[in-house]
Amino acid sequence: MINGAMLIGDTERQAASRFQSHDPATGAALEPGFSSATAEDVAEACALAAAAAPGYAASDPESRAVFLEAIASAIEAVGDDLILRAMQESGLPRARLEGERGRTTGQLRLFASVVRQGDWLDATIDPAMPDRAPLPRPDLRRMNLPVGPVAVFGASNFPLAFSVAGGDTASALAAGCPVVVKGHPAHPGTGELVARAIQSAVTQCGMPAGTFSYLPGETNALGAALVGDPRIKAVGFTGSRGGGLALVRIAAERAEPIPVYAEMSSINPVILMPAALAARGTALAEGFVQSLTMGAGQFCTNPGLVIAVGGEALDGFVAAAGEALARSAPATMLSPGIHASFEQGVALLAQHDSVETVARGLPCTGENQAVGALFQTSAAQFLADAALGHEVFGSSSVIVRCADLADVVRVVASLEGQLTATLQLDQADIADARRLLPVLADRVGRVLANGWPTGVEVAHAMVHGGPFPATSDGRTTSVGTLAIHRFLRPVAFQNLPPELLPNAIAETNPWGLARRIDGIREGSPR
Ligand SMILES: NC(=O)c1ccc[n+]([C@@H]2O[C@H](COP(=O)([O-])OP(=O)(O)OC[C@H]3O[C@@H](n4cnc5c(N)ncnc54)[C@H](O)[C@@H]3O)[C@@H](O)[C@H]2O)c1
Ligand SMILES: O=CCCC(=O)C(=O)O
Repeated sequence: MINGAMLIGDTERQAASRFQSHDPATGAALEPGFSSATAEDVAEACALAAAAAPGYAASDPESRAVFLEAIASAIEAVGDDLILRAMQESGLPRARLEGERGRTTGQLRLFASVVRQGDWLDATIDPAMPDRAPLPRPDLRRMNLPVGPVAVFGASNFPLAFSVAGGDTASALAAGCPVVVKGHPAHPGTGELVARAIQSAVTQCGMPAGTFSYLPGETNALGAALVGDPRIKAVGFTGSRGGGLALVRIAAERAEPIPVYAEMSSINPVILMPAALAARGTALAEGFVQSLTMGAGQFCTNPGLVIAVGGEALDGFVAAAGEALARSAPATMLSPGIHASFEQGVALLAQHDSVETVARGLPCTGENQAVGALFQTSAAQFLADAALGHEVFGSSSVIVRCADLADVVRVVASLEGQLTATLQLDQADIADARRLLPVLADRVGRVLANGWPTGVEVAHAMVHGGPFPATSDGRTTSVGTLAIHRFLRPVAFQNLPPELLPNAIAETNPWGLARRIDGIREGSPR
């Protein structure tokens, strides 16, 4: 059931001020109206989260894992209503949203397995050495503890996997942090259905009521009040560079500054190495256009830049990519605002003196539709104007023609931080790629070979992050199990009586963790 309520702890309430979501394919307003949460609602949700924090942090790994699994099951139990509402509010097709639901519930279950396994606690013990000379060593025991309540901003482009129960929420709850979600105003009905599923899992699993709250709303003031609330201890965000930076500023100016993990903008360079380009330029062009136009290009991993040495092989690639793009159907974008900013970005490139339009997709037939756009320019022109490297969110990409490999290296080195870089390479390209790899690794969070950057695997080794402006903190990731560490902090306990030691570092090791004792991991060969 969707009734437009805010869910604050175990209660639900309607606000006087309302907003509506719209079907981006038709522009029609969707019922019902939604509550616009106020500063008072933020304060109440944060107070409840702070009150819940000690109890939730103390939950044992098994109970917390069962809770994460209960959220996954509750989301599945919403059934097709969730998919239908998400389709209406986002314009995304059924198959994509069904896949995204699987990714969301799979992510929650993966974090449940991580919580049970216990490595995230990083339990480390340096036993006392009372007889050490010249000074004895104290008994030192370290473990990770949750940072406290986390604010999560749902993203517009993944209404399930990066929204109310997305990776930020899953990793914060896994770490033992209560979560207050500021829902994305483009999909409040989808958000409410998922929030209700989480709220029911909180009750079912006997977690403290303030473990989760959901605040719908469309004002920046709401987001600012949430990040500014002194009880919030960290923030997870996926969205625009402007929005992410605004939250970073608010967090830094608090009496107690807090970390903001914002994933913001990336153009995901693809480098076509000479041998690969010569051997399979047409196939590469087909794969590239598929990745570029998938989901109307509304992926932070969208390949918005292609870099290669000019010549016949690149000419062939450009022609084939242009033909494939010209056949691509227009696709509904997530919201009028996102569509308008795509149109603006494409117009800037199309009108740029140093940029040539290679192709546009088939013309649009309805509201808010993106028509794919492919451009080309030279390395010299690209290096002369930083605006050519700005993200155009949607299916728009620029091909940069280089004179030689040194030019390719110069272009790569000039780029802002990126989520990904892709190398299309064959065996004969290995020596050149070896030269390029350190430059790429310095700029990005993930280097891929012979694939496409869209479609991020949720896994232990994944990094979905990167230097600024890909994210506000390039030391971590928002996808994959490493994301849990954003919401943990290490605490050392020195010479504590055994009765006071937390289970993770107690002498008896009641949770059976593989701990590091005197530098050696238990169970590993000495
Ligand atoms: N990097 C990505 O993955 C990604 C994903 C989606 C959108 N985008 C970009 O963001 C643009 C707009 O899309 P969007 O609505 O999803 O993102 P957005 O950044 O405008 O909004 C995301 C969330 O942050 C809040 N917010 C934004 N600015 C704020 C501020 N100054 N103070 C407080 N809260 C604020 C919004 O209310 C919303 O809940 C797109 O055109 C695209 O360029 C990027
Ligand atoms: O839009 C940001 C996330 C992209 C992603 O997760 C994917 O490409 O699968």
